[in-house]
Amino acid sequence: MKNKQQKIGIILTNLGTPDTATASAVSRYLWQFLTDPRVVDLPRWKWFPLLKGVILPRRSKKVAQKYQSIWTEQGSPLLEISKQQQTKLQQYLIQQDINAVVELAMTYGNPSMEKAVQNLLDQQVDQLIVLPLFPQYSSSTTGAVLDAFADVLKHKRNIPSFKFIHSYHLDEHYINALANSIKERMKSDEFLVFSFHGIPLRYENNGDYYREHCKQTVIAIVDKLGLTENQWALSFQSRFGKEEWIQPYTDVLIETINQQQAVQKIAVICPGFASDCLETLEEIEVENREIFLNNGGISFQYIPALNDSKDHIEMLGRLILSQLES
Ligand SMILES: C=CC1=C(C)c2cc3[nH]c(cc4nc(cc5[nH]c(cc1n2)c(C)c5CCC(=O)O)C(CCC(=O)O)=C4C)c(C)c3C=C
Ligand SMILES: [Fe+2]
Ligand SMILES: [Fe+2]
Repeated sequence: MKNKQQKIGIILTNLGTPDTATASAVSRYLWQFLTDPRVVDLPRWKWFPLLKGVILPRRSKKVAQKYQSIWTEQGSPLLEISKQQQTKLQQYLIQQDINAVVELAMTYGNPSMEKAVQNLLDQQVDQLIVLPLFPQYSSSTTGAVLDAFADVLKHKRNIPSFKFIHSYHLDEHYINALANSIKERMKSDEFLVFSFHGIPLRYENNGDYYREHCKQTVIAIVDKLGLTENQWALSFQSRFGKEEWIQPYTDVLIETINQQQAVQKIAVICPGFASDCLETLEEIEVENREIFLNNGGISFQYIPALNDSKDHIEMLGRLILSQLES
């Protein structure tokens, strides 16, 4: 391996999560998250007072209750799973004889990007590789990771050489890992829903090609599994605010699919989430399950995120190795 002697610093980056499942911690987290113009691009003078005065006081309490329902002894599932991914990716790279240190960073909240970069610079790495755990590019996620990384480097005299992994929506090992997970779990009489986090339609109209990446991921999986058109659907979840988001909406699809297509058994997978989190464990597994069962559905299965599975860690490891070869 060409870079074997070099010391590589890897920044595994996820979105972020509150420190505790309380209204005040959720409010702190949402403030940082929702004041990022990559996430909400409304004029600051209009958005900030609305967010602070109206949205956060109401939403933080409601969302804290949702977090409480998924919280574990170790804390937020997203953080706990991300830490396991970090540890296992580190072990994988050691096994491959790569001199690498893996740090975990969140775009919002803790552990911070600043700390991750500083830890790696303190260890005198020769090169940084930033790996956002967002397979499909979106300006609201991947773009925000690049901003957070650049914000830290802005204050450094010595900027190391770095690589930024833009997306991996068609990576063959990613597609295989998802296809294998579906094959293991999906029953022959189930209809498969691929649900991705949504974005405002306006962002797509302004050039965010996220939906295209989601479609390409789904087509690659469906081809691999040999599913026919009437066996699956693609939809978008987690709307926020009043404006239109990209459609079809997952909750609407799940509410009407039995009536429209006589589908009574579904499996739902969320390929855009590298780790299970509030959006999968609560919104899909609890809320959407209830919607389906209240609308004539008979059975509902959620297929978990790839999380810290062997397939996923190997896939992430190979993605890093491919960066070292190029
Ligand atoms: C305008 C608001 C939002 C955009 C755009 C958005 C895009 C987006 N988000 C994810 C991944 C995750 N989002 C999560 C939670 C979450 N997302 C929003 C808003 C937007 N997301 C909010 C307000 C929240 C917090 C919960 C709530 O208040 O409803 C999470 C889960 C975090 C956790 O702690 O578990 C993830 C992951 C993607 C992939 C994406 C665009 C492609
Ligand atoms: Fe989100
Ligand atoms: Fe949600």
